[in-house]
Amino acid sequence: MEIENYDTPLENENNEPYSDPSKVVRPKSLEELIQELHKIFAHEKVNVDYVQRLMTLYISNKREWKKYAKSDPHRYTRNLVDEGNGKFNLMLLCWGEAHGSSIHSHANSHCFLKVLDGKVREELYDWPSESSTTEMKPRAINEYETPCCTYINDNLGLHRIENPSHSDPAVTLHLYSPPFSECDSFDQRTGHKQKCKVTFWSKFGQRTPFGKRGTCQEAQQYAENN
Ligand SMILES: N[C@@H](CS(=O)O)C(=O)O
Ligand SMILES: [Fe+2]
Repeated sequence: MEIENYDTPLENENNEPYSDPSKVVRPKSLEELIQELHKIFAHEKVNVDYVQRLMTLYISNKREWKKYAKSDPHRYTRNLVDEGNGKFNLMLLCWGEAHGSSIHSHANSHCFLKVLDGKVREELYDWPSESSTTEMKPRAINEYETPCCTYINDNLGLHRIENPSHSDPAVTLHLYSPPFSECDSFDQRTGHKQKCKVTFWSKFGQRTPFGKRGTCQEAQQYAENN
């Protein structure tokens, strides 16, 4: 699948139903948003601006997403909402007060982040050189709140996200295409990177099996039953 920016002309612009962001229709519900995303990502070419606009237009409704919003007091959680026919992963991230991610890349995927509740702060970074031993300093800092949807990929740089509030949680909706299970995580003081596996705290509203009892077999059965 090829993903391109809006300023790259599409080969078949006249026949392409998902090419003009000004034509996006507001999805009436999370379910409708997901249906639209399925249609868009079934195409060979996907327009980043179109997806970003569609996600921006969705009006966050807690009643629709609260079953996915499984949080943890100690760190942010990743909760799988939809597997996008293998083309994308859609997930809800719950950020407790002052929770944040480390500086990370996105495994050559496209990453859309929409705020559903609260606010998040994003620090953007350039990739450090392979031999770096110096502290990484953000090149920009942004704050987002609903209905905003932002976008990043590895060509645009690295980022970390945090919930800047010490009193309110935050919830974000992330779409990654293609889906990934591993990314690079960076040590801010040195710029050194290491591979980091990313896992789900819950899938489709059910807490993911983990710990001693979370054997592969159980995980497999869980996947088959859900
Ligand atoms: N990309 C991060 C969340 S964020 O900090 O953008 C993740 O998937 O866990
Ligand atoms: Fe990220």
